[in-house]
Amino acid sequence: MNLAELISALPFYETNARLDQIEISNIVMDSRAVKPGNLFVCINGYTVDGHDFIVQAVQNGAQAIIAERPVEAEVPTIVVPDTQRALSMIAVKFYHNPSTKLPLIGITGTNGKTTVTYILEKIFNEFKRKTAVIGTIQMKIGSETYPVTNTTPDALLLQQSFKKMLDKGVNQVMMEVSSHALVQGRVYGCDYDIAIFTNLSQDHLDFHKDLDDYLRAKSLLFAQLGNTYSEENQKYAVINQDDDASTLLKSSTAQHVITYGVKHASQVMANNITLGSGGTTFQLQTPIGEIMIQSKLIGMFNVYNMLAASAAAVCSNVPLSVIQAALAKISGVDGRFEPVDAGQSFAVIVDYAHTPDSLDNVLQTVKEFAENNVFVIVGCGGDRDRSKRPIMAEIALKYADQAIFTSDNPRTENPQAILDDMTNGLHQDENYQVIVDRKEAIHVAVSQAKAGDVILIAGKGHETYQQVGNTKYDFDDREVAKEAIQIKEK
Ligand SMILES: CC(=O)N[C@H]1[C@@H](OP(=O)(O)OP(=O)(O)OC[C@H]2O[C@@H](n3ccc(=O)[nH]c3=O)[C@H](O)[C@@H]2O)O[C@H](CO)[C@@H](O)[C@@H]1O[C@H](C)C(=O)N[C@@H](C)C(=O)N[C@H](CCC(=O)O)C(=O)O
Ligand SMILES: Nc1ncnc2c1ncn2[C@@H]1O[C@H](COP(=O)(O)OP(=O)(O)OP(=O)(O)O)[C@@H](O)[C@H]1O
Ligand SMILES: N[C@H](CCC[C@H](N)C(=O)O)C(=O)O
Ligand SMILES: [Mg+2]
Repeated sequence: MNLAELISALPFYETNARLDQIEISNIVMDSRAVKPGNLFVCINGYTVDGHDFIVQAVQNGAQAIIAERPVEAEVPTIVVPDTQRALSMIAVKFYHNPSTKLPLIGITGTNGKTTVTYILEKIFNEFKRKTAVIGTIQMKIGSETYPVTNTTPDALLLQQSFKKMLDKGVNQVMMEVSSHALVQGRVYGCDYDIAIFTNLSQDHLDFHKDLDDYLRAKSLLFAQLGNTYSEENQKYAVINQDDDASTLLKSSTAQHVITYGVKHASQVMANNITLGSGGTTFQLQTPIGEIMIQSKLIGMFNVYNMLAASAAAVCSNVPLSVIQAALAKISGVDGRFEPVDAGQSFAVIVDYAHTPDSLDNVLQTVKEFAENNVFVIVGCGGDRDRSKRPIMAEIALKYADQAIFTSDNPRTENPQAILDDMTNGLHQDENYQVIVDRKEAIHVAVSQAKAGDVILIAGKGHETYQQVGNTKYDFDDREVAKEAIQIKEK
């Protein structure tokens, strides 16, 4: 694309060159990935400053540079007040504003985002749409999958992915929108048709100043939802009425609000709920009618996830019979309350609970169905919110008969120091052990379990690695648990 045309997306900038003579082959924000003819955008990040890599970008063939301050370079430079914002705007322009041509649902909230995207995928597949999903586990376009670094990609990758989805005939997209992405402007310029809020509880207090600051970040998704009214293209905010944050989020948008809930009167509700160890049933009440739901998804938290997805589906004109058929078919989401069955007489469940609220929810569910003792194996991530560590340990002890505290991606922290943060406030006589090595922790629990017990292995879910320092080692809770069961059963 011609650089002058591309830059017309930005009203005010300073430059030292004529831009209409320059053709840009691609936009890049990483100097190491620059190819001849690219436009390099300098982002001042949390670790390093992209402005320090201009020489490398030019050596690799950068044709022009966008920076936040006057810089020395052998190629034309363009100075803008905020490169992160400019990046989103030019990415939207470069890929021809693809999200305006795609029905797009964004999901934010502390817990349940991944689960809701997968429930929606099932519903829209049942509705014969070609779907794409962007989130924590992977990016999925139809049946093709792509690995991801972040739950919500940066603006460049995101706009490029939307374009690819359009080219592949996708006509429904569901994506997780993390609070980090909202603060960093990764989703600026995304034309969401529906924004869903799942819930708010403590997490990421390493990144956000406090819970109010975290909520303000979440509210940006609703504040950014469609700025004009259009009767052909209505926008909806789908909000959990049972969560205290609902008041602020509802007032953050000028668009239609659809509420869902169980406790407070809402437009989409679950009535006559029965929660079983093999599944869940409830009467789904919506503005377009009622229908009985039967699902293999387990736990009250999954009733909320199903309500969020059903409300969004109703806003997308999906008939209730289609929602019913799809919810009946979902067997579960990778690494979310996933049973490990190697023929043993006790249950092993792998789950991605890594926040106080999710651990509380999942343990409450396990406790309700356990015939015998409950074991929990849990740790807390390194280089992440330290204040959640003692709270998660307390929650583990509140429900479990036997807790084993262990490592979960210690990253650059000392694993023992993370475990000390978890256990320092606990009384000595409580039923817990500290086993730093996660594999050993799983083997110990499996070796001690008796018939009818349940072992919950929390925190890593679908992850297939353990990150120690900056290295990711192969590690899969499900594989390790299977191995331990096989040794025990020999
Ligand atoms: C704290 C944080 O959010 N960091 C994100 C941020 O990285 P950063 O600011 O550290 O980047 P940086 O390394 O300082 O680099 C700054 C700039 O210099 C460039 N650079 C860098 C090196 C070089 O040699 N040349 C060069 O040009 C980089 O490409 C970049 O443009 O921008 C990167 C690109 O968008 C993200 O991948 C990265 O996410 C990291 C990997 C991360 O762990 N983020 C987590 C906290 C996160 O975002 N999590 C949420 C989910 C949370 C949840 O809900 O559970 C998510 O959406 O993933
Ligand atoms: N609606 C919910 N409310 C509370 N806890 C939930 C809910 N849904 C799922 N959980 C719990 O949270 C864990 C993570 O769920 P999920 O991956 O769907 O959330 P997420 O919001 O995508 O998380 P992340 O921010 O890490 O991407 C699950 O394994 C389960 O224990
Ligand atoms: N998106 C979350 C995932 C946490 C998963 C848990 N296993 C951990 O490493 O803390 C994060 O990066 O904070
Ligand atoms: Mg997720």
